[in-house]
Amino acid sequence: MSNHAYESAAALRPHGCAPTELAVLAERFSLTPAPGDEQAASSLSVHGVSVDSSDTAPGELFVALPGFRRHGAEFTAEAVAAGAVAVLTDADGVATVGRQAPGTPVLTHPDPRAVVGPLAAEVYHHPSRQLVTTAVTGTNGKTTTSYFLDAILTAHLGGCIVAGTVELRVGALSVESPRTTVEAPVLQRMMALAVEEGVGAASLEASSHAIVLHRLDGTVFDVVGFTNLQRDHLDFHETMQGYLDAKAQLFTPEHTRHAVICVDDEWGAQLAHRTREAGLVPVDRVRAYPVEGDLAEGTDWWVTDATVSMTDAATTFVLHGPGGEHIEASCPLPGLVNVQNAALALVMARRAGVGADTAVEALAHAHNVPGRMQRISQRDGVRGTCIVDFAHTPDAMDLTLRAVRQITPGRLIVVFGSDGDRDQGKRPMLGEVTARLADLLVVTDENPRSEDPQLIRNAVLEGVRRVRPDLDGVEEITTWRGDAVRRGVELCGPEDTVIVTGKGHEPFLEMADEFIRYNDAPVMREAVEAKWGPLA
Ligand SMILES: CC(=O)N[C@H]1[C@@H](OP(=O)(O)OP(=O)(O)OC[C@H]2O[C@@H](n3ccc(=O)[nH]c3=O)[C@H](O)[C@@H]2O)O[C@H](CO)[C@@H](O)[C@@H]1O[C@H](C)C(=O)N[C@@H](C)C(=O)N[C@H](CCC(=O)O)C(=O)O
Ligand SMILES: Nc1ncnc2c1ncn2[C@@H]1O[C@H](COP(=O)(O)OP(=O)(O)OP(=O)(O)O)[C@@H](O)[C@H]1O
Repeated sequence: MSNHAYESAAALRPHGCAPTELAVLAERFSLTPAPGDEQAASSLSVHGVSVDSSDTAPGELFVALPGFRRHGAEFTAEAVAAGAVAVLTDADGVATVGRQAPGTPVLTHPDPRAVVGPLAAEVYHHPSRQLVTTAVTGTNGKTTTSYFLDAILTAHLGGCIVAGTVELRVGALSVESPRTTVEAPVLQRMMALAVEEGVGAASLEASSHAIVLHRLDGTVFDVVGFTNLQRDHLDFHETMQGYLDAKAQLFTPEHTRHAVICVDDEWGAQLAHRTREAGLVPVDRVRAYPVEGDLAEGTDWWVTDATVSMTDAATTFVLHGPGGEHIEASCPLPGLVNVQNAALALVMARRAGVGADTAVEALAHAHNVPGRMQRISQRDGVRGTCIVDFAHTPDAMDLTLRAVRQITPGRLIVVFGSDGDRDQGKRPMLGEVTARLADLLVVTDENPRSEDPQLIRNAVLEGVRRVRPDLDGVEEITTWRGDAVRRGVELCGPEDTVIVTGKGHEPFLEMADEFIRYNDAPVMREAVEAKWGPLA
């Protein structure tokens, strides 16, 4: 999928990137021409940068990075065939590059990953300096918050690029994203294209991997935001403290001019404290969740009066800020977690220079975060509420179902399954939590991958049985996920809500090592229209 996605991202290049002399790059980033390549290197210019052979265009510098599994140097022949005119690598890569592409000028640096971000920014002429830029990090809520910011910044400046888990989007062009935060050259190119097309802002998701692997180097954001920190990615960061330390690197002057940090959990409070102590980046602390006692203590912004509306599934709240700022806002997604996302987006927008009225109005209409509490149909007396969501861990399922219960006068119907080739322990846990919180369950496949789908469903049902030994109100669909989504809609009455969880925006179903094109939203939409007639 990675190469496929990079192929689609190929279109996200500026049309007229003025050339940069290699000699200038060599001087600025302390790159050393390989012996014999001094002359060639000093006379060449490049029009772009890439770190992946499948993502290289004519006239570009191919940066052959040492990877976790392979050395990028092994792909030099492919990169040169795609048009690379020079290669930057480390000492370990030089010999391989020489063998793969004799005659192609080579430059070296002891740690090419550490320079590729600033180097790409230089080659694409520092596009971030011409945009209003925001980045959101944290374990949960990055995608949702970044889409709220997209809506707000678009209202403020007429356009915004989006780079995150769901898509890479510049203007009308949107492609599937290979990961949460793309490699630095892809990001710099997208921003250069945005500048060319007059799109004035950028809303990004920043993963901790990206921060550690220097994918964001070369960009100083106007505002970065932190949602929360929960247990995740410990295979990469080893400890929660290591995970926070990785995120903390984004809250430094090298990466941002302003920090907005949710202090609802101990990790956010620690990050805010550290950033304030360092005194290098101004910090706004945001508290979205209710606390006992003095609401303003230890924070700069706080939320009161969060109320969920049954009719339009919106959540209203009041955000209080410095100097008596009082913002009455409405977030189009249910649940307190989305109040956190919305409050963070509002404060980030204020610090990015957006007026409160513009921000509030845009946020209220930011409905369609793909696959995140995405409403396909809305309760209207005839139709029930039909939702696509991404919750795929027991904790997320718990939060999601509690939020949806608040907007459901009738029965709550959940269509769900669990992943193959991933954490097996969570399967019965997902079954158990869903059996506890929902009325009707339709158990189906998610991404079975190389596993037998029946065994995965059995594990989910084992958890369901802990709560409902006789499987009362539980159906199992063994044919195809789309059939389960249709069955969920079939069961849904006007007072009910049906939610399909686990795959969100994902455009593929991974089965028996194949990527089969499949997305829950259009299937649910079709089922809704077949049952209740065309949607507007
Ligand atoms: C741990 C990690 O981040 N690994 C990334 C790393 O892979 P790697 O070091 O193993 O690369 P490799 O396969 O050894 O290849 C070495 C070099 O050869 C290049 N190459 C490789 C193959 C080829 O055909 N041509 C080519 O030029 C690669 O671009 C790379 O530069 O460099 C690759 C190239 O950029 C990334 O694709 C790869 O991300 C992998 C796919 C990945 O799964 N990353 C995850 C962990 C990740 O980054 N996740 C975060 C957070 C997700 C979250 O928050 O949930 C994200 O931002 O998505
Ligand atoms: N602020 C939040 N706190 C806790 N959970 C949240 C929050 N926002 C969203 N969630 C839950 O996490 C799921 C993923 O949300 P979202 O995609 O916005 O987060 P993310 O950080 O981008 O995660 P991912 O990288 O997995 O996409 C949602 O379906 C919801 O269940």
